[in-house]
Amino acid sequence: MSLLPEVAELIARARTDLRMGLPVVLQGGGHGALVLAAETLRPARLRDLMALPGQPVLAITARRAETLKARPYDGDLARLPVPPGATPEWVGALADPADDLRHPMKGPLTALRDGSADLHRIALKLAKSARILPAAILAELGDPASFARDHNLTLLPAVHTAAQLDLASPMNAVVSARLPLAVSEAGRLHVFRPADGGEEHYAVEIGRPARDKPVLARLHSACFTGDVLGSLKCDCGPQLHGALTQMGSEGAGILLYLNQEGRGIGLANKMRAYSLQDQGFDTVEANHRLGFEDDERDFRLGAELLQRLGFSQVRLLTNNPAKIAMMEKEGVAVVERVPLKVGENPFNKAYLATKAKKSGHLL
Ligand SMILES: Nc1nc2c(ncn2[C@@H]2O[C@H](COP(=O)(O)OP(=O)(O)OP(=O)(O)O)[C@@H](O)[C@H]2O)c(=O)[nH]1
Ligand SMILES: [Zn+2]
Repeated sequence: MSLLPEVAELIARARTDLRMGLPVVLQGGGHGALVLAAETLRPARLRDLMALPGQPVLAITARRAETLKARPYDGDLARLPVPPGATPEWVGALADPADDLRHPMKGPLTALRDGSADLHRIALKLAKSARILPAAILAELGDPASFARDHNLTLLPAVHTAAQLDLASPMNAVVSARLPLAVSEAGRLHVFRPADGGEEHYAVEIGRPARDKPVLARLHSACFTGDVLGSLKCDCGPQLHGALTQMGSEGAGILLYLNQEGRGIGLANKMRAYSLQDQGFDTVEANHRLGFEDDERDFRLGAELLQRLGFSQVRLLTNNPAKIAMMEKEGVAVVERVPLKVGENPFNKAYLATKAKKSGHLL
């Protein structure tokens, strides 16, 4: 029946629910769980969740568990029992590292060893894709389908949801129009909308690059602070304008503007990371303390957009070897790496050095 939502559509709904503090229900084989995001937890909802039979569990990523000195027995995550009488502040302090230095002693925290972590893993992936803190409370449900129906909540089939979350979403070309730019009057902007309801991405085409030859290309990840505000904490603004300028002077190029703000963690989380950087942590450590990997971006997206636009060979403007590797893996030949060393200043010197040292960026 085509009028029923598909799994990708249910996930899009669930992202919105979690961002707003509404629970969602996961249905596994013979069991299920009510899921509430830690970041958007409201006192009344925590109280009602605590009144359900069984002890709820706070799921955090292994990265966050490391900071909290909790054992991630499940490998990539840890499940912490929520003690009776736990408050939203208790949950917040475990999910959000903002006050870690002021209140370092949150434990001892004993993680669960027994039982399955499958639903918890899905809950954390959902939270990441909703661009909120990767931490969620789960309460077991005997009959998840009835619970979801009775409470008018989004019901997600666990196995299909897990599989869907790992897929790169198909992209729909929405529109393209002429856009004269300072770097070239022959500019054109293409808008792509992912079928999974995620953020739109853009391609800026300069001139009419031949589709059967290597094109000068840049995969630029959105950086509101650098691109728009001229932040000195990173090199994004100068890289964006440097790439466009080079394309303008060569007369041809393609710049993908990917809405993967903050290396895929979203602007709010990036600002949390900045606040940790002010406490002395570097860009990688800050991501880890928040519970994220160094880089949460999916570069399959860039390859897919290039192919959709008809390109299969690029001269890639980048210093990031991971971008090159992903292009090659996804079938876009990188015939040349074109270095993009611009915009170093006293405020971003340490940031760029950390990327070179810890993330393998080329100097
Ligand atoms: N999480 C996090 N993201 C950051 C930080 N500083 C900048 N970013 C984000 O990092 C991304 C920069 O991406 P790119 O310009 O593609 O840089 P890159 O991966 O270093 O690769 P190249 O520039 O191609 O060498 C943007 O999404 C920024 O918002 C930070 O301290 N923490
Ligand atoms: Zn930036």
